[in-house]
Amino acid sequence: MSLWYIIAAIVFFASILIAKKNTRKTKKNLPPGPPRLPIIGNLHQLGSHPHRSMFKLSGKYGSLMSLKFGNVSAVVASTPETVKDVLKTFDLECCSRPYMTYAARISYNLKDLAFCPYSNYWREVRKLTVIELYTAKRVQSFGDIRKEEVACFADFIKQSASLKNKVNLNQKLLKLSASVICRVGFGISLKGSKLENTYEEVIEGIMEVLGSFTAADYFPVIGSFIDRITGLHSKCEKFFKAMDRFFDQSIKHHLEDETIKDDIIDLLLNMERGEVGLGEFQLTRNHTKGILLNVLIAGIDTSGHTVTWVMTHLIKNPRVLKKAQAEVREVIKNKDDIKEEDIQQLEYLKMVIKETLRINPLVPLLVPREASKDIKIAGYDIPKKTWIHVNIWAVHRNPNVWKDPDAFIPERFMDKEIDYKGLNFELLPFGSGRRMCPGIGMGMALVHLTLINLLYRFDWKLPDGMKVEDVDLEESYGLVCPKKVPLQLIPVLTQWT
Ligand code: HEM
Repeated sequence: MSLWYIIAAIVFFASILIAKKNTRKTKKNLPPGPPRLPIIGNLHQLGSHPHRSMFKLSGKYGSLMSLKFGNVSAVVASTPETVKDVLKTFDLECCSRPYMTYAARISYNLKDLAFCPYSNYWREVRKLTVIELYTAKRVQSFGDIRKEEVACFADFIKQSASLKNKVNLNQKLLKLSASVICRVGFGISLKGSKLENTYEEVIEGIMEVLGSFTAADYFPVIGSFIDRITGLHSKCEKFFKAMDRFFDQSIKHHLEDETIKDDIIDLLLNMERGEVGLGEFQLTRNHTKGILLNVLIAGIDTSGHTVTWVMTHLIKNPRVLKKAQAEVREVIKNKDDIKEEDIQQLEYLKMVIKETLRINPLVPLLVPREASKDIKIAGYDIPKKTWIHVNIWAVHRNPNVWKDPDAFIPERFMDKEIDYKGLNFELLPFGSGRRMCPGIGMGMALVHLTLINLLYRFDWKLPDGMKVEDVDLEESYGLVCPKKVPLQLIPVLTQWT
């Protein structure tokens, strides 16, 4: 009997020791973070503009901060140093994407580039689209389309100027981006397409769904029920179906017209037929549509909004507007043919664009990432599967990095080598590393050409009764943050119109 007592005692103490050891093993040194509420964690602290709320919280809890959203553990990087750790030092370990319910639905179950986790498939699609769509040579080859569409847009502005009508720049610039992307990416004209009258609602709607609070991501089982009650689920289905009809239309157009060669859809259809390979993958129609999704939404919802933000800052800062216009008019002189290459000589306009991308980065938290293994950043443990948010908005407003960070001062870039191409961790409107925006060349080509035309050909004034102080800088929030209240300006004819 006494032997049984001894064995029981040994088992008892051994299990205490093992339990202690395991606790030591699992006790992680997580980054500090604000206290959490039961079940929802820190969700109540996100507010309507999560990048701003996270910026405030990081002031208290540090440049690498832990948050909990329902079931999801997240960290937020908010300074150039911690952001560099995530996007450069640990880029490989941090470049996957978490599973996001509605991003998965919209991307035909993650068959796209932007929401697909880091994998062989992602690498193949990135390689393919970079070569076929995003190289400098390709971007240049679309130059005529951009020129035609910008000329058409400038004609509309001219008519409005003759009639002294105000122009809703948010709306018109979005239409310009949509017209260019339809032709460049889909080989069809926006006019007459399935999205002709709905592109604004569909694109903005998809971005809203992607940037919304998604209960399904944070609360397993009950979350999808909550999304059905809030209407998020049906909103997503509605916009997904509209977008899907547009993809069907442009694919049908390609299948019917055999003269269309050498564009991205033609290539993807060849891959579906097995005539060309994509590594080990056999493409299906859903792969084709998933890959096209990013071209549609990332292409349309970015360049136009960037130009709107530039024009907003210019109209609020008459001194800067005057200086930028003087430079553009001096460089272009009386050339009727405005070329994209002219931007090379427009040093001040380049600074104005950088300053706008600093103050209003369109994607303030980038696209969420996920740690693919346990890592240690800045001495803290980041366990596998943690969501990683990169708050570039916080970096761009950091007073230790930028003097007077809330003020619009393009001259701050004078004699500085800082650019937005992913090498300077204090300015990252396109991200950096493996997941950096591949459409930067295509997007900025349109931004430059549009701005040169707007500033060279027209003067701009506010509608009667409106003062410079009345122009607000409020952002709407989704995955991208465009100006919330549309910018309405009156174009004025000039000798250069
Ligand atoms: C001014 C214009 C644009 C801005 C500010 C912008 C910004 C961004 C940002 C911040 C990201 C996320 C990077 C990350 O998660 O680290 C991104 C990703 C992406 N962008 Fe852009 N973008 C612009 C234009 C475009 C255009 C015109 C296209 C295509 C036609 C495009 C296609 C993409 C794609 C496919 C991704 C996902 C890349 C990946 O996850 O591998 N973007 N963009």
